[in-house]
Formats: sequence, structure tokens, C-alpha cells
Amino acid sequence: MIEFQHVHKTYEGGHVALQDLSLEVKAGSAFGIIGESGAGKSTVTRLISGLEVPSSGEVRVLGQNLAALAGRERRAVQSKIGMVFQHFNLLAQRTAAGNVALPLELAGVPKKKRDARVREVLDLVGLSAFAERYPAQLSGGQKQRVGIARALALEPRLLIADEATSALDPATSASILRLLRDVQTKTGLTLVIVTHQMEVVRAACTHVAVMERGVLVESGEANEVLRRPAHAATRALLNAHKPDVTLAPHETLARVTIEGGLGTEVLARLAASKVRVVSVEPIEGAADVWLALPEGVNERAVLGVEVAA
Ligand SMILES: Nc1ncnc2c1ncn2[C@@H]1O[C@H](COP(=O)(O)OP(=O)(O)OP(=O)(O)O)[C@@H](O)[C@H]1O
Repeated sequence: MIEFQHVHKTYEGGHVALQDLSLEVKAGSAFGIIGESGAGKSTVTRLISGLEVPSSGEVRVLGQNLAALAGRERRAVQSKIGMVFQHFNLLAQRTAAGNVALPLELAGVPKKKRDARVREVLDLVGLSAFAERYPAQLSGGQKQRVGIARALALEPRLLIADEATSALDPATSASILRLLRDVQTKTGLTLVIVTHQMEVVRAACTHVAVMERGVLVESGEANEVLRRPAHAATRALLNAHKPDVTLAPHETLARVTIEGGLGTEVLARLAASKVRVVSVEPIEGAADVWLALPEGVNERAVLGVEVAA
């Protein structure tokens, strides 16, 4: 679906945003691109959608090099790419249905067909009853559903969600990620999910690429990368989202990945050493666990099992 080959991107003024980036996104995957602010994630999405061209190297989307295409051929590829944005980018003076209709109008789809497609995609995102509401009359989650419906209007093969849940509370964020995966199952499209939050990767991605200062530092199946993060940047992203918990004096928080999950033996060891389990996130065959450790207690020594800090 997407192939980057040794892509460099230097912006005017000499700022190097990407260095020698090579990656492949397979059709049907949910591919996460994660990194701190300034890592180059948005540059990657702009290269995929053809809004920017590489300074060197090649970007191929749907088998085509957008930088080498013009006019109708270029628009044909771009119409297969849907975009969902952090701040929704809805037109305030148009209703939900009017916003979803816009790309269809621009593509010259006749009114009757347009109306039918608008109904279809609003139904797909669970907003049939909200078609005539204006953005100001919708919640953040509903606005994002309109954004997703609009991105789906032209039946894209690829959907790019750029920090699509960053402006939403955790519960709404989770429902939007579920919706994206549902839509993917129903339509078979490929998802690219750009985020700075590992929870998003954990919740919605099959694959992930970790970026740091314009460089791809680690990539692979999301489960594997979450379980055995090889690079310091990945571990820092994993450790960034600390659970909201009140610690007793002399307690510290630590995150570990426990192979095999929280079995009886592990729980017994934790209880015996007065280590509190603060939160547990399952990953395939393992668990990501935040622990509150009493002073002087080392989680590895306590667990006596394979853990990845
Ligand atoms: N149009 C531009 N002109 C000059 N420099 C740019 C331009 N766009 C981005 N940059 C720079 O390139 C680097 C990568 O930016 P990019 O927006 O791709 O990062 P990001 O990972 O998406 O960050 P964020 O999460 O903050 O959006 C940054 O240092 C940024 O300042």
C-alpha cells in the first residue's frame, strides 16, 4: 500500500525533517507511526498524501510515485486516500451531512448518488440521527465521527488518522479507535494511525514504526514492539503514560512487561513483597503492568520471571 525508500526531507531553510526513511505498509494493516513532537510524523503523512515531495528517495502509494504524477492521474491516486485530523477541520456553516457531502460535490458526484452515499457513511459511523446538526451542536467524538464519514465518502483504500484522538477524552478516544478498526473490518481499507501515545498503538495498531528526530528507530508488529521495546525512544514512549494513582510515601512507580501475564505465582510474589499492582494492560501472551514499589524493592528481583522494563 505504501513504500518509502531511503526518503530524506529537508524543508526550506535547511531543517532536516526525515533522514533515510525506509518503510513498508502492507494492505489491510493498521500501521501506527509514533514519536514525540517534531519526530517527523506529520511530514510522513504529507509525503503519503502528496502534499510534500521528498528531497531524495521515493514514496510509492498504491504502487504509484505521486511526485511523478500530475493532473488527473495524481488526483485519481489522492482520491483513494482519506484523511482524519486532530481538530476535525469541519466547516461550521455546513451540517454534518453537508460536511460529508463536500468531497463528493468536489468530485462531481450527482446529487442523488451523493445523498445516498452521505446516508450510507453517516450510518457506518453511527450518526444517522445527527445528519442535520451543525458542528457546534455536536460533541468532540461526534465531530470526529463526521470527520471519519467525510474521509470515507469517496471509498478510500487508505485512511490516515493524524492524532485523530488527541483532542478527545480517554473514553471517547477509545470509541473512535474502535470505530476506525470496525470500519477497517467492514471496508478492508488500510489504516495509518499517527500518534504520540502508546495507548493508541496498543488499542488499534497491528504494526508500528517508532520515530525519533526524523529517524525510524524501531518497527515491527505492534505486539512485539510493545512487549520487547528495543530502543530507548520506544521505552520512553511506553513509560510516558503513567497511571493516575496516589502513591504512599516512599513508593515509586515502575512499568514492566510480564511474559505470560499475571499468573498465580506472580501475584503471590507481588503480595509477599508488598508491591501493589496499579494497572494491567493485556498484550498477546503477556501483560503490561504498572507497579507501586516500596522503597528498596526491585521489581525484577521480586518477580523472578522474564520482565522487560
Ligand atoms: N513546512 C515546514 N517548514 C520548515 N520546517 C518544518 C515544516 N514542517 C515541519 N517542519 C519541521 O520538521 C520537523 C518534523 O515536523 P513534523 O511536523 O513532521 O513532526 P511531528 O512528529 O508531526 O510533530 P508534531 O507531533 O508536533 O506535529 C520539525 O522539527 C518541524 O519544525
